[in-house]
Amino acid sequence: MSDSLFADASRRLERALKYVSLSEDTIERLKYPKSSLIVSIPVRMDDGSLRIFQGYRVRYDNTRGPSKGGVRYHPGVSLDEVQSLAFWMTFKCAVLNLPFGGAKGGITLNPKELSKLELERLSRGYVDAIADFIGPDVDIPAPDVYTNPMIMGWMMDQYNIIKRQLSPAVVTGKPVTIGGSLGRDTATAMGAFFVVQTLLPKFELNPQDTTVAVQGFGNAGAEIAELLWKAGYKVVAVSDSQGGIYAKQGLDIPSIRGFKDSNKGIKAIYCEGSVCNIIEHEILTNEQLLALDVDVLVPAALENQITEANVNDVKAKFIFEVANGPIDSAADLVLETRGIHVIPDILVNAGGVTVSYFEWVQNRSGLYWTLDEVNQRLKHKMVEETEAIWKKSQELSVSMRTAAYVYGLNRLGEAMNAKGTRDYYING
Ligand SMILES: NC(=O)c1ccc[n+]([C@@H]2O[C@H](COP(=O)([O-])OP(=O)(O)OC[C@H]3O[C@@H](n4cnc5c(N)ncnc54)[C@H](OP(=O)(O)O)[C@@H]3O)[C@@H](O)[C@H]2O)c1
Ligand SMILES: N[C@@H](CCC(=O)O)C(=O)O
Repeated sequence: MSDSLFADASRRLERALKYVSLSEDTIERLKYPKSSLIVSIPVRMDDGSLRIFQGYRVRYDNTRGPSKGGVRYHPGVSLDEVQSLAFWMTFKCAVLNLPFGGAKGGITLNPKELSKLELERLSRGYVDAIADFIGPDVDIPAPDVYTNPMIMGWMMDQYNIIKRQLSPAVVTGKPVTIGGSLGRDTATAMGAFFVVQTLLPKFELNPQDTTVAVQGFGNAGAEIAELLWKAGYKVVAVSDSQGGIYAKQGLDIPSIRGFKDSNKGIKAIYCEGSVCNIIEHEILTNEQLLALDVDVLVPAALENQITEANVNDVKAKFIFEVANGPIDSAADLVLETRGIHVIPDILVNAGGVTVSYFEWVQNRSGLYWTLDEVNQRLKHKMVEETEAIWKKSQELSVSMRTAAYVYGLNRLGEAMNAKGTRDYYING
């Protein structure tokens, strides 16, 4: 892929535009992020030295409500990546009909190299730098790759210290004990599971006859692997950043999670651990996992995993995008031509932000829901929007991705129209 991630992400919009009737003004506004902030974060390291980290927060659009989106800590974080992720958040929130716009944040670093105290100083420093850019009615951060509830707790606390007030709703994905929602930790995977369970029966696929490979074994990947395993799907391969394992007869996901939690990589566990030989298995690279002959492929790690370079190796019949942007736009067209069903990120992984919305609602009302209430509401939303997008894709004879963008575009267009022309910007 020669151009930027954002240019590539925008192509999905262009493909959907011919199926909607939006004004030129609306289309023009949707092509650009509302505002982007680049910050330098000085952090005192444990050895006494000072390191400066680069951080970002992009608010893509706030027409439908305060902007919403996670914060990523990863060496690959750049303005281009954060902007693309904020763009996807805008459409994701519109597709799920949440009263939010889209945003994203990130810091360029490998968090595995920092101590817990260094990470805390970094997270608090990031909030110091973006405090005037966020707020419960303005822009609300949450977890993403290599961030977690502990980091969200620090971020909320730092914001409250700066503003001298208690505002739990400024950040979602917090620990439950300080205002987090029950079910937020499993929400991304649970939402994806409801999408799988709604769509696969339409193709007469039963769990016991369906093989699955999952790339990425973190918050989203490990949980969706376990939910599918529990429902009887044959999860034959899983991987993390170091590589993966494959077993034709299916893997025991809970025991792999147990080993992974003891801080070893999936590959290391299976070739070095004491249970190395309980099942026959093969060690895989991530490239090999993506090319496995399985029914369902679940990319749940990073973007641009399937591109023009490897798209012809893909043999899965269905791809459920739990990660944001795992397929580039050129590969998307090839998959469509080959009849491979791609179920898009802006629908599949929307369970996370949906329960973030529930958390924000609970924080603001002061009334907290049971786990069962959270999951029932999540199921209702995911099934409703999946059915609607499925119907739209059938009506228009387009991919699920284009149908999802059509849905999101219509909701964004309606909201922009309802707010008026905003010509005063032009007239001064
Ligand atoms: N968390 C959410 O609420 C949420 C919601 C919606 C969408 N998402 C999206 O879901 C994806 C995963 O996020 P997450 O929250 O699950 O992150 P996470 O908990 O930090 O887990 C990331 C996983 O991906 C693995 N990984 C990293 N680089 C990889 C590579 N090059 N190849 C294969 N695996 C790799 C990591 O491996 P190691 O364990 O070895 O580090 C880890 O297992 C991201 O695209 C994120 O934007 C997340
Ligand atoms: N980072 C997640 C969750 C965002 C949120 O909960 O605000 C996503 O990509 O959807």
